[in-house]
Amino acid sequence: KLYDNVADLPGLKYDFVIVGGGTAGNVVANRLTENPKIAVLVLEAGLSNEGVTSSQVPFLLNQLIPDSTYSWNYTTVPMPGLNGRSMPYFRAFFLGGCSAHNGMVYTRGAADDFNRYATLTGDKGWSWDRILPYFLKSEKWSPPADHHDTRGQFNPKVHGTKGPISVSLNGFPWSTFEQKVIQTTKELPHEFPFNLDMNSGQPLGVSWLQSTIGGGERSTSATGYLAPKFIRRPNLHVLLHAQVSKLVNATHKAGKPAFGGVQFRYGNSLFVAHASKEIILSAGPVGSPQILLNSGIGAHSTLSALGIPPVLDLPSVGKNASDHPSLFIMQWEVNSNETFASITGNATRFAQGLAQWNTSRTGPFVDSGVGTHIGFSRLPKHSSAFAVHADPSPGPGAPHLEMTFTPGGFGAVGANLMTIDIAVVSPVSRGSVTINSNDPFAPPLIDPGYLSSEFDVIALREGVAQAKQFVSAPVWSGYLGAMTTDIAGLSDLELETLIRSSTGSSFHLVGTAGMSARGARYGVVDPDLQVKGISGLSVIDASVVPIVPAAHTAAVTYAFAERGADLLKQRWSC
Ligand SMILES: Cc1cc2nc3c(=O)[nH]c(=O)nc-3n(C[C@H](O)[C@H](O)[C@H](O)COP(=O)(O)OP(=O)(O)OC[C@H]3O[C@@H](n4cnc5c(N)ncnc54)[C@H](O)[C@@H]3O)c2cc1C
Repeated sequence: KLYDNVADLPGLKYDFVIVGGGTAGNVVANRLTENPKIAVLVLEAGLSNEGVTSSQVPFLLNQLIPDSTYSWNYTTVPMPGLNGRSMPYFRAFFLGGCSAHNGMVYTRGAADDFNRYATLTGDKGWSWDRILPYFLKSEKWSPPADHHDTRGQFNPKVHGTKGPISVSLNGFPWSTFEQKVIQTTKELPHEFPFNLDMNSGQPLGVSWLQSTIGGGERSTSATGYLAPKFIRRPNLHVLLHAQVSKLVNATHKAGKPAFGGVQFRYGNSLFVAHASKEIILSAGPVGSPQILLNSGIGAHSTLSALGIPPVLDLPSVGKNASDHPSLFIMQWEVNSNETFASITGNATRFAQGLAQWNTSRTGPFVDSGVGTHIGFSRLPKHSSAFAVHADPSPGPGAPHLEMTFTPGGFGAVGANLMTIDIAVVSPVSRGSVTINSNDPFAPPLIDPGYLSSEFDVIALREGVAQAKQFVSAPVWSGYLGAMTTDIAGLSDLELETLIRSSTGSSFHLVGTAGMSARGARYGVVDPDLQVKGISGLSVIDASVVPIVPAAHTAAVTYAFAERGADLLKQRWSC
């Protein structure tokens, strides 16, 4: 049941308390409550997702993300790698978490990413072959909204059909642009081969975009894992507007520190919820390390300096943050009015598109507007990046770069543009999430650390070269006009300056409560996702992923949460 008011909760004692009703938290809540004997409470700080039109309608993404109502409204610290710039750092503040306000891109990463996690943790359960069933379990492959013939656009063998999260190909055609992207894979097959499905574990090449959309609507952990038939379960309680501050009532269990309760604020009052079996932090890669630190789990020096009584010295908490830097300067005017501007720059067509979505869940509003295809590529073997740092990718089947191809752009409303967004998906830079106050409700310090390694700058420069090469295919001639940022003739140094002044975020933060092998001298959770050295406490969300995969991170978070839920069920025989 969904509760808006703490006074309506029947009690505060449960088997499991889950902190955060986001992407991962709702998966764990759903799976645990399959057993009617298990009582679960989810504490979500944010609002309800019900009736949030800009979350439901995929094409309204650009209105949703900056909407401060549904965001924690964080800002990063100034980052030296970005010439001292800080930037808004979006995290969702409503049920469903970031799955309810992200770009809906559905990518899983490379088999090599997961095989590296298995090696790092000494647990084969995180390897590609063993994690793939969890991707399939969470997924419901769905027809696109326009029911077009999808043969040759994806591989049905690598998709699940019975899970709670709908995934589909775009449901509105941008045919001229789409044909040009596909034609490029024929004209430059060596550099940009066509890949039938980037979600097979072998993502290299150019594939059709897949998104967490079904029947023209965004699919989220709230609409999927908390769908009416699940949220109706009498053993599942979800409380909104409940911001957790810290874990309290420190005790000892089985020779280890443990916590008797979870403190949260509802309105102006503090409450404590109790878990007889386990507390699970699913507050995301910003929220989970913050709660650990507030609770006295982290580097002793940080905690002591703030006057927080240390419970366990675990220096890796909040460290090792990795995220994909993203560059949007590769944008051209185009000789076509078949672009997103035909809708976003025309109030009548915009209103018509929205009306069409409302009446039939068809038309241009059924897609996210992120793009039509995604390409993954490697740096050339002799790239100067490898002189700066050894190859950070997990293996030869994993990319260094991602390009997203979009028949639209940013900037002048109404201008017909195309964009190739470039992201480094094997970044070397690392950042952190920490606190500088003993007020548990004070915002944390977020430092994604973008471009702190020269490797990532060189990789972006290489990405610019690859994007130029992509549009050098004959099919683009006569279509492309001037670039909106003139990069012709820039020296490497000038391009580096431009990159540092214009790189943005992909919001794919992971690693801030990273898993490592049992007994390792670093890391925050063991391979079974229990916090090292603490009894009765797990973290299950994007923060446990130890190194950012070559993927937008929602699908990976779902798969990790599915396995995390199985690990809990095994541990508690429930
Ligand atoms: C703007 C943006 C665009 C993105 N685009 C994509 C994309 O296109 N494709 C993709 O795959 N990935 C994308 N991502 C990344 C992806 O969505 C996230 O990696 C993933 O959803 C993280 O899941 P999570 O469960 O770790 O955290 P979240 O989904 O953020 O869940 C955490 C939940 O905990 C709650 N919470 C936090 N602190 C507390 C507290 N103290 N007390 C109570 N509740 C708390 C939050 O409100 C939230 O609901 C994007 C992310 C963002 C922000």
